[in-house]
Amino acid sequence: MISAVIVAGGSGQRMGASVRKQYLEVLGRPILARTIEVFDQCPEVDRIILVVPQDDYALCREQVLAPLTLATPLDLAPGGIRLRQESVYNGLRACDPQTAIAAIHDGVRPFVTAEAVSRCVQGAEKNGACMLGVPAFDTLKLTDNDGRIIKTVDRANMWLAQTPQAFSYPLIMEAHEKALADGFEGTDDASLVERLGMAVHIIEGGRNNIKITTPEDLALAQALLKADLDA
Ligand SMILES: Nc1ccn([C@@H]2O[C@H](COP(=O)(O)OP(=O)(O)OP(=O)(O)O)[C@@H](O)[C@H]2O)c(=O)n1
Ligand SMILES: C[C@](O)(CO)[C@H](O)COP(=O)(O)O
Repeated sequence: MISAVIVAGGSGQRMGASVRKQYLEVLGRPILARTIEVFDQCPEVDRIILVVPQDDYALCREQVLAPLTLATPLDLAPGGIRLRQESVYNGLRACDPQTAIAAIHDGVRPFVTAEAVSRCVQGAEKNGACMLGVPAFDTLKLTDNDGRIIKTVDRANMWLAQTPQAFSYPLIMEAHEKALADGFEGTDDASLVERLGMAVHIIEGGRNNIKITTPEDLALAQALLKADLDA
């Protein structure tokens, strides 16, 4: 069984909107609905676990899920109070124990393609851990806390991490449980698996697989979708 854990339990502070950014519309449809549809179209995905703040369950059912006709069973799980990591762990614990692979994805990355999700899941089936990303395409600078450049980082083999990040289910459960026990807070799930000494493979997710974080990203998202519709 392959489960997709779509995390949408955040507060969207950097977006600064009156509603949580995952519910904001891009060309008339909620960002989160667009993301869910991609995973629903992915033949490898058997079940979707959608992680949202528990207070949002009714809103999510009404505004996001009701207009969708999904072929994939979907369950809700409660979002983390503070950390994305907590939301992911809640989503993982809601997965069927028979889950073989868990693909963890940001609910605010609606432009991932079903094809890229499939490649990521197949990578995890082959290697135990696989994620999407894009090779660094600008020069990278390491600075001190005052913004003074310490050095230019060789960008060969440097990637910008994206999602989904897909893992053997027992492996990602072990990684989250160890991180919780150690008090380790990672900004993505692969970092929790890396600290177990496990190799994680990263493959091309495409530059359009953006995380909608700030108002600028919302404008970019509308332009990307319009360009796609006009193509
Ligand atoms: N406690 C949290 C924090 C984040 N997320 C989810 O993780 C994804 C990536 O997080 P981010 O873009 O940082 O979203 P927010 O935390 O909502 O944004 P901000 O940091 O600006 O508040 C988003 O789909 C977000 O909803 C989550 O499920 N639970
Ligand atoms: C998981 C992630 O999207 C990979 O780039 C990123 O780390 C999420 O960071 P955020 O600060 O929670 O948006």
